[in-house]
Amino acid sequence: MSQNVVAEIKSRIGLFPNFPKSGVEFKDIFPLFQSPSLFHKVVELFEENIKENHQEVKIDAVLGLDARGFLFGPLLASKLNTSFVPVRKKGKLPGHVVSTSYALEYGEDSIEMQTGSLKEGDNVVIVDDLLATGGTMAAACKLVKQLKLNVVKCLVVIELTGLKGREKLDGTSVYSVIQYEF
Ligand SMILES: O=P(O)(O)OC[C@H]1O[C@H](OP(=O)(O)OP(=O)(O)O)[C@H](O)[C@@H]1O
Ligand SMILES: Nc1ncnc2[nH]cnc12
Repeated sequence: MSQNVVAEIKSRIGLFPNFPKSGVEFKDIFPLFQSPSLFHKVVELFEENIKENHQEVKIDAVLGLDARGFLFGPLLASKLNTSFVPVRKKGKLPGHVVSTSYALEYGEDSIEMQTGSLKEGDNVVIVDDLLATGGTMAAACKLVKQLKLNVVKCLVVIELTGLKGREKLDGTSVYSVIQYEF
């Protein structure tokens, strides 16, 4: 897909200085959903990247991260004809779950995933809207490793390259559609 499409997607991202706190520029993906064709193009770019780089691998599930990863994950799973599994913030999923904690700027949080739908050795991709410090994605990778699953790719719409989130992911392959420094 052309660079023009990527530029068009970028033009739809809202930029809000000093939200939710001073010094942060919030990247708002929701305007993308006002253009159904651009939203579909984002998911098609994810699909294309997987097909081009991991042709030989059967993807057993798309994992989506709470909350904005849920917007892209189910459509990607449908395009790949595979299942969607949510990774949620703690206390939201019933039944047997695995969990892992991760550091926030102040304190820590946990994410959880239901067990049962996936088995050891299954191949998964993890989807979220944005990679910043990489703390959330690294926690998801940790969770996946606890279940002895194989992370084929981390997919995000936006990467804040200056925060070096990739470095937290132990070499796991990352694809981002658009990039900002911060
Ligand atoms: O790379 P990191 O520094 O971990 O930041 C990225 C995470 O932060 C945002 O989620 P947030 O925790 O704000 O939750 P939300 O999607 O529920 O708004 C974003 O959607 C990513 O999941
Ligand atoms: N700058 C940012 N904009 C939107 N979501 C984020 N999550 C972490 N950093 C963010």
